[in-house]
Amino acid sequence: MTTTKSTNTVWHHATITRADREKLHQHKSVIIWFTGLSGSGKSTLAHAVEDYLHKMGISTFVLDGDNVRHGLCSDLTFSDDDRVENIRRIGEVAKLIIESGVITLTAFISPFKSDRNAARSLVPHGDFIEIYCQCPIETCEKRDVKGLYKKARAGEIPFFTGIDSPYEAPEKPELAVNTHDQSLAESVRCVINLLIDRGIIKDTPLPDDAD
Ligand SMILES: Nc1ncnc2c1ncn2[C@@H]1O[C@H](COP(=O)(O)OS(=O)(=O)O)[C@@H](OP(=O)(O)O)[C@H]1O
Ligand SMILES: Nc1ncnc2c1ncn2[C@@H]1O[C@H](COP(=O)(O)OP(=O)(O)O)[C@@H](O)[C@H]1O
Repeated sequence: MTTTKSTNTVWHHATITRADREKLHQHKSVIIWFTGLSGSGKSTLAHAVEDYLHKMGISTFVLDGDNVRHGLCSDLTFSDDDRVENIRRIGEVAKLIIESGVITLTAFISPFKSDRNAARSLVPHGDFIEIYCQCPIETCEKRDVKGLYKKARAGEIPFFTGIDSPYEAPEKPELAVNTHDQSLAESVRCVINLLIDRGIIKDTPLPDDAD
C-alpha cells in the first residue's frame, strides 16, 4: 500500500550517505523500538539507555510518545486508526534519524503488531531492534505514574490501552525486559549487552568521569 499523494516528485540522492555519517560518528545507527503498556517503563528505560550511550560518546535521540503527541502528532487521537497513523509517522521519522547516523530510541505504546512490523520493514534487516517492556497491567496500574489509569477506570479517558483498547504483545522481540521483576539498572544492562552482542557498540567501560 502506498500512502503518498504527492506527484511529480523526484528522489534526490545525497552525496553524503548514511555509511559516511556512521563513519564520522564511529558507530552504526539503529532504531531501538520500545513497546509496552502505559507505565511499563518505555520512557524511563529509553532515556536511561540514552544516558548510558551518551556517556560512551555515542550520538542518540529519543522520540517519546507523550512529547511527539504535543507536536508532530498533536492532530491524532487514541482511536485505532489514529494510533496506526501515529506509529506510521514515527517509523518514518525514526528512519530519517538513522539516516543521519544517530541511534534512535522510540518509546511508544505501539499496540499493534502490524504497525510495529511496518516500521521494521522501512529499514534494512537488523536495523530495527524491538524491545518489549513486559509488565503486568496490575503493576502498571499500581505505578500509575501519571494518574491516567485512575482516570481511565473512572471512565474519564476512553480507549485506554489495556483497559478498553487492545495491546498486542510482540511474539519475537529482539529482547524482552521484565520491568516488574528487574531493576532499571538490570534492564539497561540487558539492552547494552544486546547492542554489544550485535556489534552496534563496542564493549568498552564508561569513562571514569561519566557517572
Ligand atoms: N487512551 C489512551 N491510551 C493510552 N495512552 C494514553 C491514552 N490517552 C493518553 N495517553 C497518554 O499517551 C501516551 C501514549 O502515546 P503513544 O503515542 O505512545 O500511543 S500509541 O503508540 O499511539 O498507542 C501514554 O504515555 P505512556 O504512559 O508513556 O505510554 C499516556 O501518557
Ligand atoms: N526495570 C525498569 N525499567 C523501567 N522502569 C522501571 C523499571 N522498574 C521500575 N520502573 C518504574 O516504572 C515506571 C515507568 O514509567 P514510564 O517510564 O513513564 O513508563 P511508560 O513510558 O511505559 O509509560 C517509572 O516510575 C520507573 O521508575
